[in-house]
Amino acid sequence: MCSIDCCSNPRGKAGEKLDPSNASNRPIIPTPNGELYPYEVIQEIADFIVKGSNMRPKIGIICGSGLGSLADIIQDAKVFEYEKIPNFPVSTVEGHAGKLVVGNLEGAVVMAMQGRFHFYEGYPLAKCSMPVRVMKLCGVEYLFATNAAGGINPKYSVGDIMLMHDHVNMLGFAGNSPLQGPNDPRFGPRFPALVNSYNKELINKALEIGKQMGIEANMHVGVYSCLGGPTYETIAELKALRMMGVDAVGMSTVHEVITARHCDMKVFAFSLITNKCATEYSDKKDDEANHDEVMAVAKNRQKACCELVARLIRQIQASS
Ligand SMILES: O=P(O)(O)O[C@H]1O[C@H](CO)[C@@H](O)[C@H]1O
Ligand SMILES: Nc1nc2[nH]cnc2c(=O)[nH]1
Repeated sequence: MCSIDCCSNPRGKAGEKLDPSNASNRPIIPTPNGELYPYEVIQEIADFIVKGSNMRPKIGIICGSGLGSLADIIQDAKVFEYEKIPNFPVSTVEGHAGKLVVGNLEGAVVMAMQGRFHFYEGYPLAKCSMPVRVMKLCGVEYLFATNAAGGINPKYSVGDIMLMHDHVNMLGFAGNSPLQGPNDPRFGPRFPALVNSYNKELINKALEIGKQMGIEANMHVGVYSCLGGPTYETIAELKALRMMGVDAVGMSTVHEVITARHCDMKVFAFSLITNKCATEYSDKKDDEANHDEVMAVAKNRQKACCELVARLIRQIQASS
């Protein structure tokens, strides 16, 4: 906990006067479960990226576990390492490189996070999804969020792609939200609605693209749920999720989507099914999920995921 000294003078040594008009000298506001980044701090990060890249992105991409290659197809890229971006968290998970890549993809300026932040890393949800607000203030209109997930729907196979059309927010059920704490209306309303969060037009375009790519049999539209992790689920939990209508489960994305919808971004999200979740008891070792398998499947399917994203961006560009 901070002392009175530190609160009255958050970044400097005791007694030292800091210029409060400089946003980086302002304190990060502590909330019951997290840290809230003031608008001015987010603006400062966005300015750093826009000025540093000399580009104003329209599409933001969050690369899921092992899906960092989505950012490798970006041309004329300006790469920012997370630790060099002021007030940015750092990635701690394997398969999340910790780089922000800004550049051109299919005629659009995009910014891609090669590495996202998860609740289980110890980051509060507001911090996990803070980069989405940075994207917004950089000028981003569309969020493309991708993830690696376990397939609960028995019809799903490893390597399939599930386009998200809804979610069940388990962390929200437990009283946690990236929007917890004072609301800044410059981002969005106090009580945002979440029906229609996943843009139907983009889902339909992606399904059409899936047909053109010949992968329609491996593409689904379904419901994702985020748990806190880092443990994978028990059989009883997976049974419960299935009863709730969940098709795929992971440890991310939902709080990013909530933050994006709060500030009125259009959202497209998909899960790469990296493992099948067992919903019956057995002694089989292969029923146990593991991160190496998740990464290996993501690596195998990265080409299809990149193509889907690239083609969808091309269509957005063509119709704008
Ligand atoms: O959601 P992404 O970041 O793709 O990663 C998923 O894969 C990891 C577990 O293997 C967890 O971090 C889970 O959330
Ligand atoms: N929670 C969860 N996250 C995952 N990420 C990849 N596979 C899984 C899974 O089975 N469960």
